[in-house]
Amino acid sequence: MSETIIALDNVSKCYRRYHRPIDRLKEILLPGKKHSQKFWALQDINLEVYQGETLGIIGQNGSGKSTLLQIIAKTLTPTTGTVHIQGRVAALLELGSGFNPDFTGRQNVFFNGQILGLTKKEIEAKFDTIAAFADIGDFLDQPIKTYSSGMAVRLAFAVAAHTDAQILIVDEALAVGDAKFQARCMKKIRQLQGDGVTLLFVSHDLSSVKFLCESAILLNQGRILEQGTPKFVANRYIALLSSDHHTDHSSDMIALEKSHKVETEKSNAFADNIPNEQDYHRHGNAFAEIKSAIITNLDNIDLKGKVETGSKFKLRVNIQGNNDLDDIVVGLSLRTLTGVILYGTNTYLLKKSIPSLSKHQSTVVEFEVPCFLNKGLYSISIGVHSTEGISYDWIDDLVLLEVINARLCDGLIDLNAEVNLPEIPPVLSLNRDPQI
Ligand SMILES: Nc1ncnc2c1ncn2[C@@H]1O[C@H](COP(=O)(O)OP(=O)(O)OP(=O)(O)O)[C@@H](O)[C@H]1O
Repeated sequence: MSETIIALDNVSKCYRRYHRPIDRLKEILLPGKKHSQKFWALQDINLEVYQGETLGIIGQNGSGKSTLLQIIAKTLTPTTGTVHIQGRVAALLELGSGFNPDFTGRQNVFFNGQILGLTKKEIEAKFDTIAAFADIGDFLDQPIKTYSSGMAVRLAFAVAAHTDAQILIVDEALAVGDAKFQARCMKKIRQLQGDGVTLLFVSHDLSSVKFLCESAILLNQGRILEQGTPKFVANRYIALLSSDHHTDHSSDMIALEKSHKVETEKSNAFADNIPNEQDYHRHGNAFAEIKSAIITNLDNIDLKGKVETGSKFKLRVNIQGNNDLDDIVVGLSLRTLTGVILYGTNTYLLKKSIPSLSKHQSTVVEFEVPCFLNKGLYSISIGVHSTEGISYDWIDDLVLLEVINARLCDGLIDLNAEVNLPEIPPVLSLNRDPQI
């Protein structure tokens, strides 16, 4: 078993709440008389996190998640209890909270990196990687106060993810970034997990928690209500939300809706052709090359990645030969943004052979796909390889698919179930006539 890297022993946090701002002033000017009420944001938290573990933290608005993370990040002291942290913590708490709004992004990378424990030299060595990850172009030399929240979070995540910290805290931040950036963050998080980084991940997106985390806790009114596998804890959270009729969960719902809206608005800008190489994992010997891939309707009209549930779409892939090839197979892998493969196929499996391709010759392969997906964002990776499986070209997450579903249902797919209320035949009186 790995060693404990975070240990909280009976941690509680009490805030003082004032009805009116004047009460705070009165308390300062006239010490002795209290004009506030105590409010326990966290109570009796006992928690151990192991090195390399990814812990999901779930809970309604106001349940104490941020307070807990701030205590672990040591930006807040608990009222009672003890906290032991081994190693350096890089925390991505409130949006760009570590940034100085008057400094440029570039200056803030140094400023923030140093707060997170790196030397100037170390930041210099990592600067290009951080800038490439954030991918905010010329804004890097503009003051942070001119940034959109999405830009600030890109830069903040880029710095936090490249500080070689042993513990990384990510609090809801990814919901603000666009879908392409979220996918890149997910990949980076997976890489950090592979490197043994301990991760605390707060999200309202339960599928991300289930996908990324090995364990989870459910906070409710400042206490740990449940602890266990992400699936178990997520189910408890759903049960809590639906059982707690008297509580107003509108803000939780608004947060979910908002994050979805941000994703979908930004996704329209997603390029339909080959994006920046640095963003995507691409491999192959380049004997053939994927030149473009777009989503169209059956009349070949570009849908800009937007497809409705229940419709059919075409994925049109343009390939160019860089050698003379007579054994080309083109395939696709449709995934959730967290990387779960939902469907994969190729021209070989679909029993369609692609005519030989000579050097500099192009061809188009169309996959016609009925869309059974539920509303959400998905990615399609595309590959070209030989019948023996030698990769000519493969691009991860080349196409972003935004599915719109007018019907409301749960889950990743919409099976379009129907419901019937059959008439129950009247109960027949039992005929006990022995002749029958
Ligand atoms: N400085 C403060 N003074 C008084 N109360 C506070 C303060 N900070 C937080 N609280 C209260 O403590 C409780 C827990 O807040 P916290 O921000 O930790 O919740 P959260 O689970 O992160 O919520 P959200 O999902 O909305 O971010 C809330 O009721 C909040 O109003």
